Amino acid sequence: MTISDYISSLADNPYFGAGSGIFALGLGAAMLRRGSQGALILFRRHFMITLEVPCRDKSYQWLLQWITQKGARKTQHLSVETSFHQKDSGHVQTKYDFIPSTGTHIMFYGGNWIKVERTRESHTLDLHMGVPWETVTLTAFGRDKNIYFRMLEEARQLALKSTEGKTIMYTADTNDWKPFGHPRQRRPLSSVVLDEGISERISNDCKEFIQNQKWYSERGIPYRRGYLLHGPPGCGKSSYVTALAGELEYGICLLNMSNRSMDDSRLNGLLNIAPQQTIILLEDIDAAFVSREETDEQKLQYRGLNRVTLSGLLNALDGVASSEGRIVFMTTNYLDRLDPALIRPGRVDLKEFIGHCTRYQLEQMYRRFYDGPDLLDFASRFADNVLKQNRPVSPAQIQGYFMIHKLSDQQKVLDNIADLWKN
Ligand SMILES: Nc1ncnc2c1ncn2[C@@H]1O[C@H](COP(=O)(O)OP(=O)(O)OP(=O)(O)O)[C@@H](O)[C@H]1O
Repeated sequence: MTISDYISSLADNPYFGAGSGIFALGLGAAMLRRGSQGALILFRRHFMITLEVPCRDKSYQWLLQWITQKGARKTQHLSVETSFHQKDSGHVQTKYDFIPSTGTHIMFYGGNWIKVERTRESHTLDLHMGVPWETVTLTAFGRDKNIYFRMLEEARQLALKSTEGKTIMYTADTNDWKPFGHPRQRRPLSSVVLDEGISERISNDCKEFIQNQKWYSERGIPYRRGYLLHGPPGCGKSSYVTALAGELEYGICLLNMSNRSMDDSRLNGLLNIAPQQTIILLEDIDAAFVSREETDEQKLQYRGLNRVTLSGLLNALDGVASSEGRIVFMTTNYLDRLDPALIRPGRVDLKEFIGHCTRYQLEQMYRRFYDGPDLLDFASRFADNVLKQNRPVSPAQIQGYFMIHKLSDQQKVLDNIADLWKN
């Protein structure tokens, strides 16, 4: 019996006969489905172009913002990203950014309809960021991949524009740097009033360093420069570095060294991957290690938590280099607590004391804050009155006092100077 005889005998069988029609229909449908799937795959392969952007890629956030602003603006499916921005005055502003939510969106760009699919894999984590793995897939008709180059470039430009004139602050997030809040409005360098000549000394040194890459490479010297600002709290160490970063058009990678979860390898990794064109700011550098002054109770409290060792910090600093030049600022309130090895040239090339207000600073701060015909005279009398008290005063205290008296008569500002030391 041949196979066809066998099949026709099966069809004659009353039990199989009824099912064979359905089977044939099912088979036909399956083949059609297969065929149409194949045709779709062929069509996609030859007439559509797809771009997949994973969340690890630098352009991911730019692209989402760009899609929201330019393309799928009218989409009904948005998700929100809330961020906080703290001003120097301490006022906290909340900002909501809407971006396309997970799902499918359609947008029109460059004469082409584009399908935007944002997917999130709830079971896969991006280990660097600790967030669910996400991908944006763009699908467009045609074979011209330039559409995606143009799109990514526009997204980059848009992102750059939103940070124009602003300083991006990065903080450490596990093993990576993450922008912290929204880019901050640049603070003019002149608004941080240091004693005469200090600001110019530091900023000129930095600028000279940035312009002298060739000098370093010709001599085989690692292209980096270290600065140490030391002095009492509230005298402008952090504010100065932030303002300087703005002046140089650099970002800031901020690490507070009193953070107990930092250890040698994490510190080393972070310093090595700091984004280009940023100043690395290591705050409270003395607090990095187990301090001699720590009470037994504190030592017990921190036991088991990772700590940075002096040799770990020295290694991390020595390893820091970048073709674009690496600038490291360290701050401390206690210079005497630092090991001489940490502040030797090569690790710290310029050391400046940022102290309590001098006459120069008192007058300058007064003149920046108030106005009027007798300003110079008032500024000088204000400085006299403060210095007469023979008590150290920080610029932060002066700033606070001026804020209280921002609308006061200037004579009143001079008469109430004792208030500077209240609280
Ligand atoms: N020299 C200064 N000129 C103008 N404002 C200043 C100056 N110093 C401090 N301030 C103001 O005082 C506040 C605190 O300053 P900042 O945090 O920069 O001080 P700091 O020296 O870094 O203190 P700490 O050692 O506690 O970190 C800021 O709001 C800043 O604007």
